Formats: sequence, structure tokens, C-alpha cells
Amino acid sequence: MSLNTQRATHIAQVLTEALPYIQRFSGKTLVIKYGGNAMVDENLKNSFARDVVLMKAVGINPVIVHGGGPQIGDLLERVGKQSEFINGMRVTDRETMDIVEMVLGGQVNKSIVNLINNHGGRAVGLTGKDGSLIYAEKLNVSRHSDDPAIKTSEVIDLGHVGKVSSVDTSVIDMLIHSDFIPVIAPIGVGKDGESYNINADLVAGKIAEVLQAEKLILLTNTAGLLDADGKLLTGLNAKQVNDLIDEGVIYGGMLPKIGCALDAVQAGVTTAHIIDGRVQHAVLLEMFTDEGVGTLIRGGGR
Ligand SMILES: Nc1ncnc2c1ncn2[C@@H]1O[C@H](COP(=O)(O)OP(=O)(O)O)[C@@H](O)[C@H]1O
Ligand SMILES: CC(=O)N[C@@H](CCC(=O)OP(=O)(O)O)C(=O)O
Repeated sequence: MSLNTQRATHIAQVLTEALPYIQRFSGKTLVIKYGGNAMVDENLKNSFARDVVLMKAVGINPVIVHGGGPQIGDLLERVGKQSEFINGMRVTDRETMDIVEMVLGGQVNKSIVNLINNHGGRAVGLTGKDGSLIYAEKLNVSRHSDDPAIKTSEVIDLGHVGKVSSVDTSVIDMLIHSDFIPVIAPIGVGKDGESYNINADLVAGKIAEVLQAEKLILLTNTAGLLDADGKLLTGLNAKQVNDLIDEGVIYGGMLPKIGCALDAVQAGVTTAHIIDGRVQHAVLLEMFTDEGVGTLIRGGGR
């Protein structure tokens, strides 16, 4: 057998092995959160874009929600502004909000759209303002005292940080039905017309819920959810997650991620996955293998 025939045989085998997964997910919607930390390497960005285009080509409907925390951090640094994070959320004053909108709605959103289109897909970029997709309201968080004797907690004003109050998916439905791939920046608009900076995981989770997606896939810069010894936790339910939060094993940027994954599966999304965006073709590995990759979160057990 020539080398070319061997290669073609291998491709044919791979394709037929993927067939049951393609049949299972064809026509289904998948919400993929593409984290800013997973967008750093050119090869990885290209492999992500190819995965998305391939999915669409086999009849799956990917909806991309992206972050861009490190990219916002870079521009803030260039203009000499410091950022503070509380419970994984960036404290956002008006000037920071302008930069967030420029970086997420402009630079990051358009670069992902461009990348997908360069691989033969048809992507359309949106923020939550387009088509009134995401209405937001102000998010306030409470900080508990480190002293267990002090039971009261302090409410902290995070500025223009929002949470999703409602999602109108009309514009997403229209794009999906016309064979476009929606690429969404996590900016919401308040009833007062103000812009809100929303953690991208929260937006991805809510959109997955409202679309009743088959999967919510959160790409990040760790192998998945890790235990106190740094070992990957492959399958978890709500009770186990809450115990890990109480033990302080889950903190920072993983808090909104795991929170939205739990909320999504409890609201009807079949499964949520936290996977390693530093691995080439991470999304396809999750979709087209029985064992999957990263951490799988299912509903129940709270
Ligand atoms: N138990 C945990 N397992 C894995 N990562 C964790 C855990 N707890 C906190 N983290 C932190 O969460 C980070 C991922 O969140 P974040 O930085 O917001 O990523 P992204 O930009 O992908 O949303 C990890 O890099 C890690 O520092
Ligand atoms: C309120 C809040 O923290 N918003 C985030 C929005 C971007 C984001 O979520 O980016 P990653 O997914 O790359 O972390 C921020 O300002 O960084």
C-alpha cells in the first residue's frame, strides 16, 4: 500500500469513527466559551477556528461566547490603569468600561470572527447590545470577613459589572438558521441604557440555558477543575462542587466558571464541560471521543 493510500485509509477510519458522534450531535446547539487565556497561541487559535468550522460543516450549531480578560488587562496597563478582581470579577469604573467595550466588542470579537472566516466559516460578531440580545443589571457581591466570629458581610460595589437579567435569542436563532456562526462578546445593556461588563462564563451559561443547548463547553487554561493536590477531577455533581468551594479549593476565575456550569445543567443543558484550551483541537476531542476530556458537570446532587 502506498503512503498516500495508507494516509487516506487512516482518514477514512477516523471519519467513520466520528460518525456516531456526528449523528448524535447533528442539529444540536453547542455553546462554547472561548476564554482569553486560551487565545494566546496562533496554532491554538487556528485549531480552535478549524474545529468550529468543521462542527458547522457536519450540521452542529456552535455558538461562541468569548472572554478577553488578559487582553483587557494589557490595554489597561498600557494606559496606566490598575485592575482589581473581587470573586473573579473585574471592578469596572466608567473609564475601564470604555476599554472593556473597545477590547471585547472590537479587537477580540473581530479577531475571532476573522479567524473563523479565514478557515471557511461564516461568523458574525455581536455584543449583547446587538438585537437586544443581553439585558443586564448591576451585580453586587458580598465579602465575608476572614474572622469567623464576624457573621456580617460587606456589600461591594463593582461599578459597571453586570449580571444577565434576560436574554433574547432572536438574533442568534436567525443567524443559526441562515448558517452563520454567532460570536458573542460579554457586554450587556441595562434598562437605563448603560453598558455592563459581564463575566464571559456567566454569559455563556445563560445563553446555553436559554437555547437549551446540548452542551456548554468552557475552554480555559487548566486541564479542568483540579483538586487540592492539582489532580484533574473528571466528573462532579453540585454537592461535590459546593464542598470544594467551602474548602477553598475553587477560587478566583474558576468560581464564576463552575457556578455557571452548575446553573446551566440544572436549567436543562445536558452537560457542561471545563476543558483545556491549551490542547490542540480540545473541542473536537471532547465531542468525538467517548471518554471526553477535562471536567464533566452533570445536574442533580445539590
Ligand atoms: N480548583 C481549581 N482548578 C483549576 N483552576 C482553578 C481552581 N481554582 C481556581 N482556579 C483558577 O482559575 C483559573 C481559570 O479561570 P480564568 O483565569 O478566569 O480563565 P478564563 O480566562 O479561561 O476564563 C485557573 O487558571 C486557575 O488559576
Ligand atoms: C466582570 C468581569 O470580570 N468581566 C470580564 C470580561 C472578560 C472575561 O470574562 O474574560 P475571560 O473569560 O478571558 O476571563 C473582565 O473584565 O475580564
